[in-house]
Amino acid sequence: MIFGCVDFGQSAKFDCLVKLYFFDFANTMLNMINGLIVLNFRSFADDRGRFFESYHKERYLKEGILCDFVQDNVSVSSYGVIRGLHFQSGDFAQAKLVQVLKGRVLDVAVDLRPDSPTFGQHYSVELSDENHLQFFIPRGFAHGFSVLSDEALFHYKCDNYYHKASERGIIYNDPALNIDWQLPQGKEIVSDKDLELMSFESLKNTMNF
Ligand SMILES: Cc1cn([C@H]2C[C@H](O)[C@@H](COP(=O)(O)OP(=O)(O)O[C@H]3O[C@@H](C)C(=O)[C@@H](O)[C@H]3O)O2)c(=O)[nH]c1=O
Repeated sequence: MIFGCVDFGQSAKFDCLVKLYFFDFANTMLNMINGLIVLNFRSFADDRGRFFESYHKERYLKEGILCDFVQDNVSVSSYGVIRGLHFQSGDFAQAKLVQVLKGRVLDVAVDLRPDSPTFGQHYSVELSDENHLQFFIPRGFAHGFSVLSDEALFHYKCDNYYHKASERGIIYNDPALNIDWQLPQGKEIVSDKDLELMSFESLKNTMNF
């Protein structure tokens, strides 16, 4: 349930009209970055299990998520896995609507919009099959998550197709970003590809967003 809109903003560069919401979860109200939306929606439980609508175009458009989603992805990961921090550059930039279908993750978005007052800052939110939160990340952000449960089934919608040549990223443990992935040291499982991602400082110098 969405409690109320407190701010509107429009990013010409990334052409997503965005809103900032108050929720009944205290942590989602802190340090929120303009453009990010955490959606808390209704789940119906009965003897058989649970039901929820995971996407409803008309309603999401009304809430300011003006994206035409063209690709859905699913990843399965075990405890300790960190995927990220990823984004696609230029014309292949992607907005993402992410959620956890099974398990628990810490989801992180880093603001890479050069003109943003929160450029270089990140926002983290726990997404799980218990809280049913969805997280909308507009174009212009790097995205990643860490897996806090034994296994996580992660689902996301993208408003632009995967384009290998446009893949970019920042190393997950970048000292300037200083992200707390909420994993004990040494438990992180990171792909070889992600271990080679550049630092935030190098990315800023390339300006290759
Ligand atoms: C992302 C993606 C990957 N692939 C392929 C490429 C590769 O062989 C295999 C695994 O790809 P990756 O290692 O890049 O998967 P992964 O590390 O899960 O990448 C994802 O991470 C999260 C954090 C994001 O935000 C996503 O946008 C995406 O970058 O799947 C596709 O075919 N389509 C896609 O859209």
